[in-house]
Amino acid sequence: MGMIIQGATGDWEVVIGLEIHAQVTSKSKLFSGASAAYGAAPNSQVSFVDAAMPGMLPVINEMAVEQAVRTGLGLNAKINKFSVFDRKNYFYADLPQGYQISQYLQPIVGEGKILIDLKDGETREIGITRLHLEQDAGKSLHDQHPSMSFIDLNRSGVPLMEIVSEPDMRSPEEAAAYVKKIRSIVRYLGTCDGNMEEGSMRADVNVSVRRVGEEFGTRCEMKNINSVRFMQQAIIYEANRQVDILESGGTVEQETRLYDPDRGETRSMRSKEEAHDYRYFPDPDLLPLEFDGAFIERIRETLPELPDPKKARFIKDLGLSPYDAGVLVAEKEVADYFEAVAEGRDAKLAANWVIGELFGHLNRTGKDLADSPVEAPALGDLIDLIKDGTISNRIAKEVFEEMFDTGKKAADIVEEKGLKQVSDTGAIEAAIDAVIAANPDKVAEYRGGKDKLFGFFMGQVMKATQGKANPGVVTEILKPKLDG
Ligand SMILES: Nc1ncnc2c1ncn2[C@@H]1O[C@H](COP(=O)(O)OP(=O)(O)OP(=O)(O)O)[C@@H](O)[C@H]1O
Ligand SMILES: [Mg+2]
Ligand SMILES: [Mg+2]
Repeated sequence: MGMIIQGATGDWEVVIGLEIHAQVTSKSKLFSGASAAYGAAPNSQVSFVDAAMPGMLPVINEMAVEQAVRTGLGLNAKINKFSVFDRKNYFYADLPQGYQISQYLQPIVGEGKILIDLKDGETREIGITRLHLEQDAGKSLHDQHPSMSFIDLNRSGVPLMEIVSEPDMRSPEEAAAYVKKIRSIVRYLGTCDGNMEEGSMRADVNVSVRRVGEEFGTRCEMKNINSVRFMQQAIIYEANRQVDILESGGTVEQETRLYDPDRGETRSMRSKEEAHDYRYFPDPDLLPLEFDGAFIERIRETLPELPDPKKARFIKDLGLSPYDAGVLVAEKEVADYFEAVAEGRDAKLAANWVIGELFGHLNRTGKDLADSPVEAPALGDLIDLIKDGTISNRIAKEVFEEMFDTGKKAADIVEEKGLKQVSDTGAIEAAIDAVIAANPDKVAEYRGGKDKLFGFFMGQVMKATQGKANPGVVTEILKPKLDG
């Protein structure tokens, strides 16, 4: 569903296109051997190339090229067998070369498409315009000293993939679903860690508004947003700002704006008039990239099963609902965990336990799946105990709680606490007789037609047996006794 803003003069539709900068998983930089690791002391990972010393020449990192091709394949995109590195020229203190090496007219990856996951398991296709490789700039630090700015060049030259979408999204939710899907895909591929807090994935968000069905309006771009929540807030603020301008007869100027999460508003950074003329031209220090089909096929063969085909398989082969399947495939680790639990078992039951109990406990304790005290085989064992009638579903929840807190095995907990389900008809019949004898009034009411009281008797029997009676057996014996 698109986001519609109602103005005094009619409805406005929101149009969004995203440029995502994803840091390539790589030990070294795009054109030098310096480390690309996050978090090192300022300027400790800077080669002469990254510092743009005169005469230093860039050498392409082949691994980063392969990662870009791999990502392109994961985005169902066309891989360009011939692509060119260009210089994007601008001046800034954290850009020692005076230009960024990027790709412009001939990027490494062309058009593609991905599916985004919306509410209730619905999906929608979003077009990918291109993916190109480029180097990151350094970082300016303005908050370290009252009158000086510092430069950290550790990021200078770090390999980035810029993934540009078509202006296909129509609401903040769709934009959020798109970012999550891109993150999911690059994580499956292992080409970017998708960590937005550490800045290894950032989004430039382009927003415009239009009358439904009319031409696109003028876009404004908000740069470097590093959280999905902030991005959604920025889109809502910016779309409303544009509607206000248009409703009062003004025109939206194409410009770059900055989103300030503290104030919840966007501010102008530079307008189109002041926009950079980057004077792109092919970098004479670098040869064009040229691949043959075999190179691309070799990479294609190593791709893992990606979230969408996996989701389709979970729905078709395992009988999961689209919603459950979507939740389980979003992270590869979760999908792997679920498959280990479901292997040879009732897949729907396994899905319920992973999504319900396991996720619930992980959320409540702020843990990741990787630190889960209950591993997949242990959860599988618990499910087996339910299936073979050793414990009821209700008792299983108690057992799971204990497994999660102590890391003990399900069978040991059941043994220690004497939680085995009682299916012994003699013991159950004795409990039922006691309950009937203790409640003559209720029995009379039930026999007088108050069917709903059956639940009351069930509850009493379960209580008398500490929840251990097999509910099926209880029903079987209780029913004829009550009916008299
Ligand atoms: N009318 C529009 N409304 C919303 N988004 C739009 C509109 N027109 C284009 N876009 C989006 O704007 C983005 C343009 O990105 P692109 O990288 O092609 O150019 P750029 O922003 O001019 O360049 P730079 O990389 O220097 O920021 C795309 O994601 C595209 O979908
Ligand atoms: Mg761009
Ligand atoms: Mg842009």
